[in-house]
Amino acid sequence: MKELVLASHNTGKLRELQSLLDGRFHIRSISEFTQTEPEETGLSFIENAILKARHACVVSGLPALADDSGLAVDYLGGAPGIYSARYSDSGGDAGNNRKLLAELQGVPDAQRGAQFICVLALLQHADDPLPIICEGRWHGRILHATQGENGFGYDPLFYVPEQHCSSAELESSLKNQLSHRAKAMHILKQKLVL
Ligand SMILES: O=c1nc[nH]c2c1ncn2[C@H]1C[C@H](O)[C@@H](COP(=O)(O)OP(=O)(O)OP(=O)(O)O)O1
Ligand SMILES: [Mg+2]
Repeated sequence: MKELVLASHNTGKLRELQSLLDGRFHIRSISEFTQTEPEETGLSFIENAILKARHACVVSGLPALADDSGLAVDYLGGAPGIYSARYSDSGGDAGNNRKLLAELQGVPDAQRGAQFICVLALLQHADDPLPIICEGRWHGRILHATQGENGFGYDPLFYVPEQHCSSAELESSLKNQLSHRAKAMHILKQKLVL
C-alpha cells in the first residue's frame, strides 16, 4: 500500500482526515519525522496547504497531504480566514471562540452567515511541480454561545442549518459526510481515482 504522510499537527483534523481516507493509504504521521511546524507565511489557503505538504515531503522523503482550513465570517469580511488558528492572542480553540463571540456581539442571526473552508494539497515529492489541490466549503452561521462537545476548533459555534444543531453536536460520522473537509476529500478521491 502506498505511504502518505499527513502533514498536520492538529489532532482533531488528523482524526477526520484518517477516517475520510478510510484505509486507502499506509498513513504516516508527520510527528514521526519532526515536531517543528512550518511557518504559515502564505496569503491564501492554497499557498499554506502547499507549504505544509512540501515541508512534510522534505522531512519524510514521502508523498504528503496537508490541509489548510479556516472559518470565513461574512460580517467580518471573511475573517478570521487563513488566520483562524492564530485569531486570539492565546491562539487556542477556547480563546479563538471567545474572541469570535466578542466580535459578533449584538449582531443578529441574519448577519451571522459563515463558511468553513478546506484546501487539501497533495504533493508526490518536495519538488512536485503539479500539486493536487482540492477545496471544500460548508455553509452555516455563528451561534451566540458554544454548543456541543464533539469536533474541534470553531465547531461549538458553527450552526448547521440542515441538521438544526452545531457541528460540535454532530456525530463524527455525520460531520465526515457534510463538512468542508469531507467535500474536499471527495474531490481528491475522484482525482486519484480511488
Ligand atoms: O472542521 C473544523 N471544525 C472546527 N474548526 C475548524 C475546522 N476546520 C478548520 N477549523 C479551524 C481550526 C483552526 O483554528 C483553523 C485551522 O488552522 P490550520 O492552520 O489549517 O490548522 P492547524 O494550525 O490547527 O493545524 P495544521 O496547520 O498543523 O494542520 O480552522
Ligand atoms: Mg496551522
